[in-house]
Amino acid sequence: MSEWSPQSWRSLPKYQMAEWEDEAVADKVFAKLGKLPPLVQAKECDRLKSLLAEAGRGERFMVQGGDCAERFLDCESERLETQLKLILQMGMILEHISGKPIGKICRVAGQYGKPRSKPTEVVEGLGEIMSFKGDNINGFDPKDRKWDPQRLLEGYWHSAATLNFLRGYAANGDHTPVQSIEISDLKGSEHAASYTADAQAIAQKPLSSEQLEFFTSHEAMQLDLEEALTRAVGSKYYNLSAHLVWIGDRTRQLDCAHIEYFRGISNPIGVKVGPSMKNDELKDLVTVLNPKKEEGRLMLITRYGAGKAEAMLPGHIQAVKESGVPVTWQCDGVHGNGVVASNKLKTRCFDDIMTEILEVIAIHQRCGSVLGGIHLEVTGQSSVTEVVGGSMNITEDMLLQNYETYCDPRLNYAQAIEATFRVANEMPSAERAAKQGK
Ligand SMILES: O=C[C@H](O)[C@H](O)COP(=O)(O)O
Ligand SMILES: C=C(OP(=O)(O)O)C(=O)O
Ligand SMILES: [Mn+2]
Repeated sequence: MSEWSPQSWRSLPKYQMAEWEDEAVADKVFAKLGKLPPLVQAKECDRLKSLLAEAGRGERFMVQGGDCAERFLDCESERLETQLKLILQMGMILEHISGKPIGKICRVAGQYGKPRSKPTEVVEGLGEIMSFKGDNINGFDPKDRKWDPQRLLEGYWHSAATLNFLRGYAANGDHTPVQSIEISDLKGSEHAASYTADAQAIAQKPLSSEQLEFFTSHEAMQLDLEEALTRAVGSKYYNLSAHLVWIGDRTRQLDCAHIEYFRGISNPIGVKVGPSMKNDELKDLVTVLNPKKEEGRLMLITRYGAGKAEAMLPGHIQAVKESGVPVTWQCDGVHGNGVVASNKLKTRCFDDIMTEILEVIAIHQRCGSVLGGIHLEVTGQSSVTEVVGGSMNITEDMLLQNYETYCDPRLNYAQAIEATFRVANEMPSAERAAKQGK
């Protein structure tokens, strides 16, 4: 394999990346980004790697979640606090019920670039326009779809402000709201009584500093940006714009730019694994991305769709076993379950998300491998109506009430809490089995 450098991806075929019309402006932006201070520390990335290693061995469980596309306009204290509160509470529920320590990874402080199925879309009155690619690349307003490199700097400032606020809140904020898990919207659930009892029990336990610990992540899609935020630390290179970065399902082609960039950074990394992944391809991929067979280095995030895991996952587990490469398996229950509602809005059905996660838990158990975490698109906002179903019983005609997302639909607060309770109660756990005398 040829020598790696933070730029070596440049000579390879690349997918999904924006290109900059005005090269002089782009050059200035990258020169500035290259000098700005890192957003995270290498030691923090190493710590996350050690937590992921534990999750890979079944000693810990990871929850990764947040917006599909973070929006610059949501960078305000109430919203950010609410978002972190939800992810921390998901961790607290999983820990309380399963008895396992939980690691939390937020899709936050940089989740501003989106891969799209189609480069353009047709908008009434405007004709064919560029698709929205995330606040880092263009604006959501149809009149603002030109790719603009200046937005990458805006993305850096928003990431820095977000991270500064969230770190301060976790360290020294008022954590009373974190301890109070709100379940009033889940009254319709047959399990409401047990959710109430669990929420009360959680509220009575003091919060530990580990329960308040979180890590950041985003899809590293726009590689010129990621290169500019890559730094040498000792003899290694880290992408210091987030603790974990992942490769999307649309950019994981072997011998292409994204794999080349990712193979050389020392962060823990994720790769989305969708239904088009071939077993042999996966074997090669894990070998290229984790040649030293380091535990916690590589998280495989499967996202097949409800009812599809049975045909795919056992083969993928077998391929990884044959490679001898340690991985941490995570189930993304959302990205294989997108549907278009009759009013043309993108949505997902709560039951499909649950079905996929429960199928995947069962398959890992049967195949003797370990599911190390879940991955969900969620918002801490209670009033959001983007995903149908759940005990709140959001129906298709309610979607327009508060459909905020700029990209994929997210579980709202109550739906996310309910999904977490359901997963927690299905997780294989020696501690829980012992408590229940099983
Ligand atoms: O978040 C994931 C992708 O960017 C998203 O699912 C793509 O959506 P699209 O099919 O509307 O382009
Ligand atoms: C783009 C995403 O997912 P995937 O690559 O799995 O489609 C995402 O996580 O928002
Ligand atoms: Mn998404």
